Amino acid sequence: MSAKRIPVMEIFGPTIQGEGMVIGQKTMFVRTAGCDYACSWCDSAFTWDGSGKDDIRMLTAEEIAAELLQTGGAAFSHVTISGGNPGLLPALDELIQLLHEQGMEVALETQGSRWQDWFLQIDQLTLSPKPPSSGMTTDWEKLDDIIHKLSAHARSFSLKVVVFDERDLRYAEEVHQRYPEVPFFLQPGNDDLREGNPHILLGHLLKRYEWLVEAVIASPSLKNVRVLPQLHTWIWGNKRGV
Ligand SMILES: C[S@@+](CC[C@H](N)C(=O)[O-])C[C@H]1O[C@@H](n2cnc3c(N)ncnc32)[C@H](O)[C@@H]1O
Ligand SMILES: Nc1nc2[nH]cc(C(=O)O)c2c(=O)[nH]1
Ligand code: SF4
Ligand SMILES: [Mg+2]
Repeated sequence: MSAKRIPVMEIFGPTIQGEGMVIGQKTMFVRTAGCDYACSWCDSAFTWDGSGKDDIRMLTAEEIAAELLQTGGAAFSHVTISGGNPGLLPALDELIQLLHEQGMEVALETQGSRWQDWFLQIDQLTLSPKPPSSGMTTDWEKLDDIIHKLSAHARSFSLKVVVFDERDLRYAEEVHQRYPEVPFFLQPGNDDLREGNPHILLGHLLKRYEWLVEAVIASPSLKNVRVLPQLHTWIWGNKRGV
């Protein structure tokens, strides 16, 4: 293998995947730096807003795999790549191949703004297009193209839309109606990223989850969908690296 380098923000775990199609799965995380979006409510803004720039390391696939083993020991068989937007990084192909050679499953989180050929190697790919409250605009042609390619190759992937308000809910309906065959997840937005006490945050997040469940129940167009919380925030609150 060559020595392509990947901007890594943090490597942590084992923990559980707290969101989406593999919720509850024991996994390690690799969080890459850099994003082509700047969501108003991003819970990982340190990956792109400059506040975490001193923590960014340019690592090879071999170095990342070694650190995963050093951090997680022999106690895992699943790795989730998130960010930032890991979909910006062509060099991830080597990491995905190496992890597969080591017998790992590899999941990935992206907003679906860019295609990479290595998307076809990911075992569980989550596409999370952004609703109006984020301040971002969806490039529907890009998303169409990504979903078309993944479907044509019969890949295991899903859509996950974060919902903060009624307008976001209408957006989620639009996404689901556009791609009715794609497994669809809704997740309430965490609008209190500064609360340091997990118990206080939990009461608030529970209310946000109840609100979203009621809203989905009432929506005639959201039928074959799943509503999930961010489970890790129920345990660890806004703590980083869990
Ligand atoms: C930090 S992002 C990184 C991956 C990729 N950039 C993306 O947005 O899909 C991982 C997931 O966290 C979600 N997320 C970010 N901030 C959030 C918040 N305040 N509340 C709920 N979910 C949030 C994103 O929508 C995305 O599904
Ligand atoms: N436990 C845990 N689950 C997660 N699911 C998605 C995460 C992310 O930030 O991408 C995340 C995270 O940071 N931690
Ligand atoms: S796309 Fe993801 S990482 Fe980028 S700003 Fe939005 S939530 Fe944060
Ligand atoms: Mg997160």
